[in-house]
Amino acid sequence: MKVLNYIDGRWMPSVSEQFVPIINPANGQSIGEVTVSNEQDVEQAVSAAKRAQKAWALVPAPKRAEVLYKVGMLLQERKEQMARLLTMEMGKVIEEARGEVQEGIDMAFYMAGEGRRLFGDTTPSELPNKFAMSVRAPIGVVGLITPWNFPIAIATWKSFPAIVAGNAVVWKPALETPIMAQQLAQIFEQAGLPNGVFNVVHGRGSVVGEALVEHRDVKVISFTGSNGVGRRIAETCGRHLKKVSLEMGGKNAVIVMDDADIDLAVEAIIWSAFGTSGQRCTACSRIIVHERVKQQLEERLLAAMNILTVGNGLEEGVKVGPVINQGALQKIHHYVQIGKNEGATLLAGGYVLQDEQYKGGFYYAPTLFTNVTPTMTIAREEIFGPVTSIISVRSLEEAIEVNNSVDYGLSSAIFTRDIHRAFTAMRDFDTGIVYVNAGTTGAEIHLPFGGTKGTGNGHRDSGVAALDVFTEWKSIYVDYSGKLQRAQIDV
Ligand SMILES: NC(=O)c1ccc[n+]([C@@H]2O[C@H](COP(=O)([O-])OP(=O)(O)OC[C@H]3O[C@@H](n4cnc5c(N)ncnc54)[C@H](O)[C@@H]3O)[C@@H](O)[C@H]2O)c1
Ligand SMILES: O=C[C@H](O)CS(=O)(=O)O
Repeated sequence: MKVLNYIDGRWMPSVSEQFVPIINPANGQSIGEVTVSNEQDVEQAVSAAKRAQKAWALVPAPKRAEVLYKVGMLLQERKEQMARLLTMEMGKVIEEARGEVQEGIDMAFYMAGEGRRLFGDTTPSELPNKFAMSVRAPIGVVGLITPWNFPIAIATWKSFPAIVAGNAVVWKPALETPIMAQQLAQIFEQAGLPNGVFNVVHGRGSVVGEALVEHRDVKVISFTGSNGVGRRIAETCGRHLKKVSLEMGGKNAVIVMDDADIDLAVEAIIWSAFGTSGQRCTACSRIIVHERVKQQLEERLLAAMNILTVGNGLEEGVKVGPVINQGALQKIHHYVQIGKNEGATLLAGGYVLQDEQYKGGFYYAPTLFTNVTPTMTIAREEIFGPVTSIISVRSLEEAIEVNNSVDYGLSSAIFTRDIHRAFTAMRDFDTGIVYVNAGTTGAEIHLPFGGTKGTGNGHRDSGVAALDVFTEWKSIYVDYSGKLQRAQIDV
Protein backbone atom coordinates (compact mmCIF):
# COMPACT_ATOMS: atom_id res chain seq x y z
CA MET A 1 0.00 0.00 0.00
CA LYS A 2 1.35 3.40 -1.02
CA VAL A 3 -0.08 6.38 0.89
CA LEU A 4 0.06 9.72 -0.95
CA ASN A 5 -0.87 13.29 -0.17
CA TYR A 6 -4.36 14.45 -1.11
CA ILE A 7 -4.18 18.03 -2.38
CA ASP A 8 -6.84 19.91 -4.35
CA GLY A 9 -8.69 16.65 -5.04
CA ARG A 10 -5.60 14.92 -6.46
CA TRP A 11 -3.47 12.10 -5.06
CA MET A 12 0.22 12.90 -5.30
CA PRO A 13 3.56 11.99 -3.76
CA SER A 14 5.56 14.71 -2.06
CA VAL A 15 7.89 16.73 -4.26
CA SER A 16 10.63 15.29 -1.99
CA GLU A 17 9.99 11.85 -3.53
CA GLN A 18 10.78 10.33 -0.14
CA PHE A 19 8.81 7.48 1.44
CA VAL A 20 9.02 5.74 4.81
CA PRO A 21 7.54 2.35 5.74
CA ILE A 22 4.30 1.98 7.69
CA ILE A 23 4.94 -0.56 10.45
CA ASN A 24 2.41 -2.96 11.98
CA PRO A 25 3.24 -2.78 15.71
CA ALA A 26 1.88 -6.30 16.25
CA ASN A 27 4.79 -7.90 14.35
CA GLY A 28 7.12 -5.11 13.22
CA GLN A 29 6.40 -5.82 9.56
CA SER A 30 5.92 -3.18 6.91
CA ILE A 31 2.37 -2.91 5.57
CA GLY A 32 3.08 -0.15 3.09
CA GLU A 33 4.84 3.16 2.70
CA VAL A 34 3.91 6.79 3.05
CA THR A 35 5.15 9.88 1.31
CA VAL A 36 7.21 12.28 3.45
CA SER A 37 6.41 15.86 2.54
CA ASN A 38 8.17 19.18 2.85
CA GLU A 39 7.29 22.88 2.98
CA GLN A 40 6.51 23.00 -0.75
CA ASP A 41 3.73 20.44 -0.36
CA VAL A 42 2.28 22.45 2.53
CA GLU A 43 2.37 25.58 0.37
CA GLN A 44 0.49 23.80 -2.39
CA ALA A 45 -2.14 22.44 0.01
CA VAL A 46 -2.71 25.77 1.73
CA SER A 47 -3.08 27.59 -1.62
CA ALA A 48 -5.61 25.01 -2.78
CA ALA A 49 -7.51 25.27 0.47
CA LYS A 50 -7.54 29.06 0.32
CA ARG A 51 -9.01 29.04 -3.18
CA ALA A 52 -11.60 26.38 -2.38
CA GLN A 53 -12.72 27.88 0.92
CA LYS A 54 -14.22 31.02 -0.62
CA ALA A 55 -16.72 29.04 -2.69
CA TRP A 56 -17.34 26.49 0.05
CA ALA A 57 -18.29 29.22 2.54
CA LEU A 58 -21.00 30.36 0.10
CA VAL A 59 -22.63 26.91 0.02
CA PRO A 60 -25.54 27.02 2.51
CA ALA A 61 -24.68 25.17 5.70
CA PRO A 62 -27.51 22.58 5.33
CA LYS A 63 -26.05 21.69 1.91
CA ARG A 64 -22.55 21.43 3.35
CA ALA A 65 -24.08 19.14 5.95
CA GLU A 66 -25.41 16.85 3.22
CA VAL A 67 -21.82 16.02 2.26
CA LEU A 68 -21.08 15.09 5.86
CA TYR A 69 -24.16 12.91 5.93
CA LYS A 70 -22.82 11.02 2.90
CA VAL A 71 -19.45 10.76 4.64
CA GLY A 72 -21.23 9.13 7.59
CA MET A 73 -22.93 6.61 5.28
CA LEU A 74 -19.64 5.77 3.55
CA LEU A 75 -17.84 5.35 6.87
CA GLN A 76 -20.59 2.96 7.88
CA GLU A 77 -20.10 0.93 4.67
CA ARG A 78 -16.35 0.75 5.23
CA LYS A 79 -16.48 0.26 9.01
CA GLU A 80 -15.14 -3.31 9.21
CA GLN A 81 -12.46 -2.79 6.56
CA MET A 82 -11.29 0.42 8.24
CA ALA A 83 -11.30 -1.15 11.71
CA ARG A 84 -9.02 -3.94 10.48
CA LEU A 85 -6.64 -1.47 8.83
CA LEU A 86 -6.67 0.62 12.00
CA THR A 87 -5.66 -2.38 14.11
CA MET A 88 -2.90 -3.17 11.62
CA GLU A 89 -1.38 0.29 11.56
CA MET A 90 -1.91 1.34 15.19
CA GLY A 91 -2.22 -1.91 17.15
CA LYS A 92 -5.42 -1.42 19.18
CA VAL A 93 -7.62 -4.51 19.45
CA ILE A 94 -10.28 -4.97 16.80
CA GLU A 95 -13.26 -4.30 19.07
CA GLU A 96 -11.74 -0.97 20.07
CA ALA A 97 -10.92 -0.20 16.43
CA ARG A 98 -14.57 -0.78 15.51
CA GLY A 99 -15.55 1.54 18.36
CA GLU A 100 -13.22 4.21 17.05
CA VAL A 101 -14.60 4.09 13.51
CA GLN A 102 -18.08 4.25 15.04
CA GLU A 103 -17.06 7.49 16.78
CA GLY A 104 -16.35 8.91 13.34
CA ILE A 105 -19.73 7.78 12.04
CA ASP A 106 -21.49 9.32 15.04
CA MET A 107 -19.57 12.54 14.58
CA ALA A 108 -20.52 12.75 10.89
CA PHE A 109 -24.24 12.48 11.62
CA TYR A 110 -24.01 14.76 14.64
CA MET A 111 -22.19 17.50 12.71
CA ALA A 112 -24.50 17.02 9.72
CA GLY A 113 -27.28 17.96 12.15
CA GLU A 114 -25.35 21.05 13.22
CA GLY A 115 -25.41 22.21 9.60
CA ARG A 116 -29.15 22.77 10.02
CA ARG A 117 -28.61 24.61 13.29
CA LEU A 118 -25.33 26.56 13.49
CA PHE A 119 -27.22 28.69 15.97
CA GLY A 120 -26.46 32.34 16.47
CA ASP A 121 -28.53 34.79 18.55
CA THR A 122 -31.16 37.34 17.72
CA THR A 123 -31.63 39.93 20.43
CA PRO A 124 -33.67 43.10 20.80
CA SER A 125 -31.72 46.23 19.89
CA GLU A 126 -31.49 49.16 22.31
CA LEU A 127 -33.08 51.32 19.61
CA PRO A 128 -36.52 51.17 17.99
CA ASN A 129 -36.94 49.51 14.57
CA LYS A 130 -33.51 48.02 14.69
CA PHE A 131 -32.58 44.37 14.64
CA ALA A 132 -29.50 42.87 16.34
CA MET A 133 -28.06 39.41 15.77
CA SER A 134 -24.88 37.41 15.97
CA VAL A 135 -23.89 34.68 13.51
CA ARG A 136 -21.10 32.13 13.34
CA ALA A 137 -18.77 32.94 10.43
CA PRO A 138 -16.15 30.53 9.04
CA ILE A 139 -12.54 31.55 9.64
CA GLY A 140 -10.83 30.36 6.45
CA VAL A 141 -8.09 27.76 6.13
CA VAL A 142 -7.63 25.65 9.26
CA GLY A 143 -4.65 23.43 10.03
CA LEU A 144 -5.23 20.15 11.87
CA ILE A 145 -2.38 18.28 13.56
CA THR A 146 -3.23 14.93 15.12
CA PRO A 147 -1.65 12.00 17.01
CA TRP A 148 -1.47 8.29 16.17
CA ASN A 149 -3.48 6.88 19.08
CA PHE A 150 -6.93 7.79 17.68
CA PRO A 151 -6.06 8.31 14.02
CA ILE A 152 -9.61 8.40 12.71
CA ALA A 153 -11.76 9.60 15.62
CA ILE A 154 -9.75 12.71 16.42
CA ALA A 155 -9.56 13.65 12.72
CA THR A 156 -13.36 13.56 12.57
CA TRP A 157 -13.73 15.54 15.81
CA LYS A 158 -11.82 18.34 14.10
CA SER A 159 -12.46 18.16 10.36
CA PHE A 160 -16.25 17.65 10.50
CA PRO A 161 -17.07 20.78 12.52
CA ALA A 162 -14.50 22.77 10.53
CA ILE A 163 -16.03 21.75 7.20
CA VAL A 164 -19.68 22.09 8.15
CA ALA A 165 -18.91 25.61 9.40
CA GLY A 166 -17.54 26.59 5.95
CA ASN A 167 -13.78 26.33 6.42
CA ALA A 168 -11.23 24.44 4.31
CA VAL A 169 -8.85 21.99 5.97
CA VAL A 170 -5.19 21.09 5.65
CA TRP A 171 -4.53 18.05 7.83
CA LYS A 172 -1.19 16.68 8.96
CA PRO A 173 -1.81 13.24 10.47
CA ALA A 174 0.79 11.38 12.54
CA LEU A 175 3.35 9.68 10.31
CA GLU A 176 2.76 6.37 12.16
CA THR A 177 -0.91 6.16 11.04
CA PRO A 178 -1.33 7.51 7.49
CA ILE A 179 -3.71 4.78 6.31
CA MET A 180 -6.66 6.14 8.27
CA ALA A 181 -5.99 9.56 6.74
CA GLN A 182 -6.02 8.05 3.28
CA GLN A 183 -9.32 6.32 4.03
CA LEU A 184 -10.95 9.53 5.22
CA ALA A 185 -9.72 11.50 2.21
CA GLN A 186 -11.07 8.80 -0.14
CA ILE A 187 -14.42 9.03 1.60
CA PHE A 188 -14.57 12.83 1.27
CA GLU A 189 -13.70 12.42 -2.41
CA GLN A 190 -16.43 9.82 -2.90
CA ALA A 191 -18.95 11.94 -0.99
CA GLY A 192 -18.44 14.76 -3.49
CA LEU A 193 -16.71 17.35 -1.33
CA PRO A 194 -15.39 20.04 -3.70
CA ASN A 195 -11.68 19.79 -4.49
CA GLY A 196 -9.42 21.66 -2.11
CA VAL A 197 -11.81 21.79 0.85
CA PHE A 198 -10.07 18.83 2.51
CA ASN A 199 -6.35 18.26 2.02
CA VAL A 200 -3.91 15.84 3.62
CA VAL A 201 -0.15 16.36 3.81
CA HIS A 202 1.88 13.52 5.33
CA GLY A 203 5.22 14.16 6.96
CA ARG A 204 7.22 14.94 10.05
CA GLY A 205 6.01 17.34 12.72
CA SER A 206 9.21 19.32 12.62
CA VAL A 207 8.77 19.98 8.88
CA VAL A 208 5.13 19.71 7.76
CA GLY A 209 3.66 20.51 11.20
CA GLU A 210 5.82 23.57 11.71
CA ALA A 211 5.25 24.84 8.16
CA LEU A 212 1.50 24.61 8.73
CA VAL A 213 1.70 26.41 12.06
CA GLU A 214 3.91 29.16 10.59
CA HIS A 215 1.86 29.67 7.41
CA ARG A 216 0.21 33.10 7.33
CA ASP A 217 -2.84 31.85 5.40
CA VAL A 218 -3.63 29.19 8.01
CA LYS A 219 -5.88 31.06 10.41
CA VAL A 220 -6.52 28.38 13.05
CA ILE A 221 -4.45 25.47 14.34
CA SER A 222 -6.26 22.63 16.07
CA PHE A 223 -3.71 20.33 17.67
CA THR A 224 -3.97 17.10 19.63
CA GLY A 225 -0.80 15.53 20.94
CA SER A 226 1.84 15.78 23.62
CA ASN A 227 2.32 18.66 26.00
CA GLY A 228 5.82 19.56 24.80
CA VAL A 229 4.80 19.85 21.15
CA GLY A 230 1.59 21.68 22.06
CA ARG A 231 3.46 24.33 24.03
CA ARG A 232 5.84 24.88 21.13
CA ILE A 233 2.96 25.29 18.70
CA ALA A 234 1.25 27.71 21.10
CA GLU A 235 4.38 29.86 21.20
CA THR A 236 4.51 30.11 17.42
CA CYS A 237 0.78 30.83 17.21
CA GLY A 238 1.22 33.49 19.88
CA ARG A 239 3.83 35.23 17.73
CA HIS A 240 1.44 35.20 14.75
CA LEU A 241 -1.66 36.04 16.85
CA LYS A 242 -3.15 32.84 15.45
CA LYS A 243 -6.05 31.07 17.10
CA VAL A 244 -4.91 27.71 18.49
CA SER A 245 -6.76 24.88 20.17
CA LEU A 246 -4.60 22.46 22.15
CA GLU A 247 -5.72 19.04 23.42
CA MET A 248 -2.81 17.41 25.19
CA GLY A 249 -1.91 14.75 27.73
CA GLY A 250 -3.51 13.48 30.91
CA LYS A 251 -2.66 11.87 34.26
CA ASN A 252 -6.11 10.56 34.95
CA ALA A 253 -7.28 8.96 38.17
CA VAL A 254 -9.99 6.59 39.31
CA ILE A 255 -10.93 7.25 42.94
CA VAL A 256 -12.30 4.23 44.82
CA MET A 257 -14.05 5.10 48.08
CA ASP A 258 -14.65 2.64 50.90
CA ASP A 259 -18.37 2.36 50.03
CA ALA A 260 -17.70 1.57 46.34
CA ASP A 261 -18.87 -1.47 44.39
CA ILE A 262 -15.36 -2.93 44.17
CA ASP A 263 -16.10 -5.39 41.36
CA LEU A 264 -17.51 -2.62 39.21
CA ALA A 265 -14.48 -0.43 39.97
CA VAL A 266 -12.08 -3.24 39.04
CA GLU A 267 -13.83 -3.86 35.73
CA ALA A 268 -13.68 -0.14 34.91
CA ILE A 269 -10.04 0.24 35.94
CA ILE A 270 -8.92 -2.70 33.83
CA TRP A 271 -10.59 -1.23 30.77
CA SER A 272 -9.42 2.35 31.39
CA ALA A 273 -5.85 1.46 32.37
CA PHE A 274 -5.06 -1.27 29.85
CA GLY A 275 -7.45 -0.60 26.95
CA THR A 276 -5.50 0.66 23.90
CA SER A 277 -2.49 -0.56 25.94
CA GLY A 278 -2.81 2.54 28.10
CA GLN A 279 -2.20 4.79 25.09
CA ARG A 280 -5.23 7.00 25.62
CA CYS A 281 -5.04 10.57 26.77
CA THR A 282 -7.81 9.56 29.22
CA ALA A 283 -6.10 6.36 30.41
CA CYS A 284 -6.37 5.60 34.13
CA SER A 285 -2.78 5.86 35.28
CA ARG A 286 -3.55 6.50 38.97
CA ILE A 287 -5.87 4.61 41.28
CA ILE A 288 -6.57 6.63 44.40
CA VAL A 289 -8.09 4.23 46.90
CA HIS A 290 -9.46 4.58 50.42
CA GLU A 291 -7.07 2.72 52.75
CA ARG A 292 -9.92 0.58 54.13
CA VAL A 293 -10.45 -1.14 50.75
CA LYS A 294 -6.89 -1.01 49.38
CA GLN A 295 -6.00 -4.66 49.98
CA GLN A 296 -9.32 -5.91 48.63
CA LEU A 297 -8.90 -3.78 45.49
CA GLU A 298 -5.32 -4.96 44.94
CA GLU A 299 -6.32 -8.62 45.17
CA ARG A 300 -9.19 -8.28 42.73
CA LEU A 301 -7.19 -6.19 40.29
CA LEU A 302 -4.43 -8.79 40.24
CA ALA A 303 -6.97 -11.54 39.62
CA ALA A 304 -8.48 -9.59 36.73
CA MET A 305 -5.04 -8.80 35.25
CA ASN A 306 -4.12 -12.48 35.37
CA ILE A 307 -6.68 -13.31 32.72
CA LEU A 308 -5.90 -10.37 30.40
CA THR A 309 -4.71 -11.74 27.06
CA VAL A 310 -2.00 -9.69 25.36
CA GLY A 311 -1.37 -10.19 21.65
CA ASN A 312 -2.14 -9.21 18.08
CA GLY A 313 -5.32 -7.13 18.18
CA LEU A 314 -6.74 -8.93 15.15
CA GLU A 315 -6.92 -12.20 17.09
CA GLU A 316 -10.12 -13.17 18.87
CA GLY A 317 -10.01 -12.88 22.64
CA VAL A 318 -7.03 -10.54 22.75
CA LYS A 319 -7.73 -7.65 25.13
CA VAL A 320 -4.41 -5.76 25.10
CA GLY A 321 -2.51 -5.10 21.88
CA PRO A 322 1.04 -3.87 21.29
CA VAL A 323 2.27 -0.34 21.93
CA ILE A 324 3.04 1.83 18.93
CA ASN A 325 6.78 1.27 18.45
CA GLN A 326 10.16 0.42 19.97
CA GLY A 327 10.61 3.96 21.29
CA ALA A 328 7.36 3.67 23.24
CA LEU A 329 8.46 0.33 24.73
CA GLN A 330 11.69 1.90 25.93
CA LYS A 331 9.97 4.95 27.38
CA ILE A 332 7.44 2.83 29.28
CA HIS A 333 10.16 0.56 30.67
CA HIS A 334 12.21 3.58 31.72
CA TYR A 335 9.25 4.84 33.79
CA VAL A 336 8.88 1.41 35.40
CA GLN A 337 12.55 1.51 36.44
CA ILE A 338 12.05 4.98 37.89
CA GLY A 339 9.01 3.70 39.84
CA LYS A 340 11.07 0.89 41.36
CA ASN A 341 14.01 3.19 42.12
CA GLU A 342 11.74 5.70 43.86
CA GLY A 343 10.37 2.98 46.17
CA ALA A 344 7.04 1.92 44.64
CA THR A 345 6.08 -1.76 44.99
CA LEU A 346 5.69 -3.63 41.70
CA LEU A 347 2.67 -5.97 41.99
CA ALA A 348 2.43 -7.18 38.38
CA GLY A 349 4.16 -6.79 35.01
CA GLY A 350 7.10 -4.43 34.64
CA TYR A 351 8.73 -6.07 31.62
CA VAL A 352 8.77 -6.26 27.82
CA LEU A 353 7.03 -9.41 26.49
CA GLN A 354 9.52 -11.38 24.44
CA ASP A 355 8.14 -14.93 23.99
CA GLU A 356 7.98 -16.42 20.50
CA GLN A 357 4.37 -15.28 20.02
CA TYR A 358 5.40 -11.63 20.49
CA LYS A 359 8.35 -11.81 18.08
CA GLY A 360 8.94 -8.61 16.12
CA GLY A 361 6.10 -6.77 17.88
CA PHE A 362 6.14 -4.17 20.65
CA TYR A 363 4.41 -5.70 23.68
CA TYR A 364 4.57 -4.58 27.30
CA ALA A 365 3.08 -6.60 30.15
CA PRO A 366 0.17 -4.85 31.92
CA THR A 367 1.81 -3.36 34.98
CA LEU A 368 0.52 -2.48 38.45
CA PHE A 369 2.41 -0.57 41.14
CA THR A 370 1.25 -0.04 44.70
CA ASN A 371 2.45 2.00 47.70
CA VAL A 372 2.92 4.89 45.31
CA THR A 373 3.04 8.39 46.78
CA PRO A 374 1.65 11.46 45.00
CA THR A 375 5.11 12.97 44.57
CA MET A 376 6.68 10.01 42.76
CA THR A 377 7.47 10.49 39.09
CA ILE A 378 5.13 7.65 38.01
CA ALA A 379 2.29 9.43 39.84
CA ARG A 380 2.90 12.74 38.10
CA GLU A 381 4.06 12.20 34.52
CA GLU A 382 2.13 10.77 31.58
CA ILE A 383 3.53 7.29 30.83
CA PHE A 384 1.28 6.45 27.85
CA GLY A 385 1.50 2.70 28.25
CA PRO A 386 -0.15 -0.15 30.20
CA VAL A 387 1.11 0.98 33.61
CA THR A 388 -1.03 2.13 36.53
CA SER A 389 -0.31 3.01 40.16
CA ILE A 390 -2.19 2.65 43.44
CA ILE A 391 -2.08 5.57 45.88
CA SER A 392 -3.78 5.15 49.25
CA VAL A 393 -5.74 7.95 51.00
CA ARG A 394 -7.81 8.32 54.18
CA SER A 395 -10.68 10.56 53.09
CA LEU A 396 -12.54 12.03 50.13
CA GLU A 397 -10.88 15.38 50.81
CA GLU A 398 -7.43 13.80 50.54
CA ALA A 399 -8.48 11.91 47.38
CA ILE A 400 -9.59 15.18 45.75
CA GLU A 401 -6.36 16.89 46.76
CA VAL A 402 -4.22 14.08 45.31
CA ASN A 403 -6.33 13.92 42.15
CA ASN A 404 -5.92 17.66 41.57
CA SER A 405 -2.22 17.77 42.48
CA VAL A 406 -0.91 16.88 38.99
CA ASP A 407 -0.13 19.28 36.16
CA TYR A 408 -2.80 17.74 33.89
CA GLY A 409 -6.61 17.97 34.13
CA LEU A 410 -8.32 15.74 31.57
CA SER A 411 -10.46 12.99 33.11
CA SER A 412 -11.22 11.62 36.57
CA ALA A 413 -13.65 9.11 38.00
CA ILE A 414 -15.12 8.28 41.39
CA PHE A 415 -16.63 5.02 42.59
CA THR A 416 -18.99 5.56 45.51
CA ARG A 417 -22.56 4.77 46.50
CA ASP A 418 -22.86 8.04 48.44
CA ILE A 419 -24.59 10.82 46.50
CA HIS A 420 -22.96 13.52 48.63
CA ARG A 421 -19.49 12.18 47.82
CA ALA A 422 -20.38 11.86 44.12
CA PHE A 423 -21.58 15.47 43.86
CA THR A 424 -18.65 16.78 45.87
CA ALA A 425 -16.28 15.06 43.44
CA MET A 426 -18.19 16.37 40.42
CA ARG A 427 -17.79 19.88 41.80
CA ASP A 428 -14.21 19.68 43.07
CA PHE A 429 -12.32 17.49 40.59
CA ASP A 430 -10.22 19.89 38.52
CA THR A 431 -10.61 18.01 35.22
CA GLY A 432 -12.56 18.71 32.04
CA ILE A 433 -14.30 15.32 32.27
CA VAL A 434 -15.71 13.60 35.38
CA TYR A 435 -17.23 10.13 35.60
CA VAL A 436 -19.28 8.71 38.47
CA ASN A 437 -19.22 4.91 38.78
CA ALA A 438 -17.52 4.54 35.38
CA GLY A 439 -13.86 4.52 34.25
CA THR A 440 -11.89 7.51 32.94
CA THR A 441 -12.30 6.56 29.25
CA GLY A 442 -15.28 6.30 26.92
CA ALA A 443 -16.15 9.87 26.00
CA GLU A 444 -19.27 10.45 23.87
CA ILE A 445 -18.94 12.67 20.81
CA HIS A 446 -21.79 15.07 21.57
CA LEU A 447 -20.18 16.38 24.77
CA PRO A 448 -17.20 18.75 24.86
CA PHE A 449 -13.87 16.92 25.15
CA GLY A 450 -10.81 18.49 26.73
CA GLY A 451 -9.19 19.42 29.98
CA THR A 452 -7.80 21.98 32.38
CA LYS A 453 -4.25 22.98 33.33
CA GLY A 454 -1.50 21.31 31.22
CA THR A 455 -4.07 19.35 29.21
CA GLY A 456 -5.29 22.27 27.14
CA ASN A 457 -5.73 25.97 26.60
CA GLY A 458 -9.44 26.31 27.22
CA HIS A 459 -10.83 25.06 23.90
CA ARG A 460 -12.71 21.83 23.41
CA ASP A 461 -13.07 19.19 20.69
CA SER A 462 -16.44 17.47 20.12
CA GLY A 463 -19.94 18.64 20.90
CA VAL A 464 -21.12 22.07 19.82
CA ALA A 465 -18.08 23.44 21.67
CA ALA A 466 -15.98 22.31 18.68
CA LEU A 467 -17.73 24.92 16.53
CA ASP A 468 -16.27 27.65 18.74
CA VAL A 469 -12.79 26.68 17.53
CA PHE A 470 -13.71 26.88 13.85
CA THR A 471 -15.98 29.92 13.78
CA GLU A 472 -15.74 33.60 14.51
CA TRP A 473 -18.67 35.48 16.01
CA LYS A 474 -19.96 38.23 13.75
CA SER A 475 -22.40 40.81 15.18
CA ILE A 476 -24.87 42.36 12.75
CA TYR A 477 -27.18 45.35 13.25
CA VAL A 478 -29.98 46.11 10.80
CA ASP A 479 -31.69 49.48 11.20
CA TYR A 480 -35.03 49.71 9.38
CA SER A 481 -36.20 52.94 11.02
CA GLY A 482 -35.23 54.99 7.95
CA LYS A 483 -33.32 57.54 10.00
CA LEU A 484 -29.90 57.70 11.58
CA GLN A 485 -30.15 56.35 15.12
CA ARG A 486 -27.10 56.38 17.29
CA ALA A 487 -26.45 54.02 20.17
CA GLN A 488 -24.29 55.17 23.06
CA ILE A 489 -25.53 58.75 22.85
CA ASP A 490 -27.44 59.99 25.89
CA VAL A 491 -30.25 62.32 24.89
N1 LIG B 1 -6.37 15.56 24.98
C1 LIG B 1 -6.66 14.85 23.91
O1 LIG B 1 -7.72 15.01 23.29
C2 LIG B 1 -5.69 13.80 23.41
C3 LIG B 1 -6.18 12.74 22.63
C4 LIG B 1 -5.25 11.79 22.15
C5 LIG B 1 -3.90 11.91 22.43
N2 LIG B 1 -3.47 12.94 23.19
C6 LIG B 1 -2.04 13.05 23.55
O2 LIG B 1 -1.21 12.80 22.42
C7 LIG B 1 0.06 12.31 22.85
C8 LIG B 1 0.44 11.10 22.04
O3 LIG B 1 0.44 11.38 20.69
P1 LIG B 1 1.78 11.66 19.82
O4 LIG B 1 2.91 10.88 20.38
O5 LIG B 1 1.41 11.50 18.41
O6 LIG B 1 2.01 13.20 20.15
P2 LIG B 1 3.06 14.21 19.48
O7 LIG B 1 2.91 15.50 20.20
O8 LIG B 1 4.41 13.63 19.40
O9 LIG B 1 2.54 14.35 17.97
C9 LIG B 1 1.25 14.82 17.67
C10 LIG B 1 1.26 15.41 16.26
O10 LIG B 1 2.08 16.58 16.28
C11 LIG B 1 3.03 16.51 15.23
N3 LIG B 1 4.21 17.30 15.61
C12 LIG B 1 5.33 16.86 16.24
N4 LIG B 1 6.20 17.88 16.39
C13 LIG B 1 5.63 18.98 15.85
C14 LIG B 1 6.02 20.33 15.71
N5 LIG B 1 7.22 20.78 16.17
N6 LIG B 1 5.18 21.20 15.11
C15 LIG B 1 3.98 20.79 14.65
N7 LIG B 1 3.55 19.51 14.75
C16 LIG B 1 4.36 18.61 15.35
C17 LIG B 1 3.27 15.03 15.07
O11 LIG B 1 3.87 14.72 13.83
C18 LIG B 1 1.87 14.49 15.21
O12 LIG B 1 1.15 14.61 14.02
C19 LIG B 1 -0.13 11.97 24.33
O13 LIG B 1 0.46 12.97 25.11
C20 LIG B 1 -1.65 11.96 24.50
O14 LIG B 1 -2.10 12.22 25.80
C21 LIG B 1 -4.33 13.89 23.67
O1 LIG C 1 -8.99 10.20 22.53
C1 LIG C 1 -10.05 9.70 22.14
C2 LIG C 1 -10.93 8.85 22.97
O2 LIG C 1 -12.13 8.54 22.32
C3 LIG C 1 -11.22 9.41 24.26
S1 LIG C 1 -11.84 8.25 25.34
O3 LIG C 1 -10.72 7.48 25.83
O4 LIG C 1 -12.77 7.33 24.66
O5 LIG C 1 -12.53 8.96 26.40
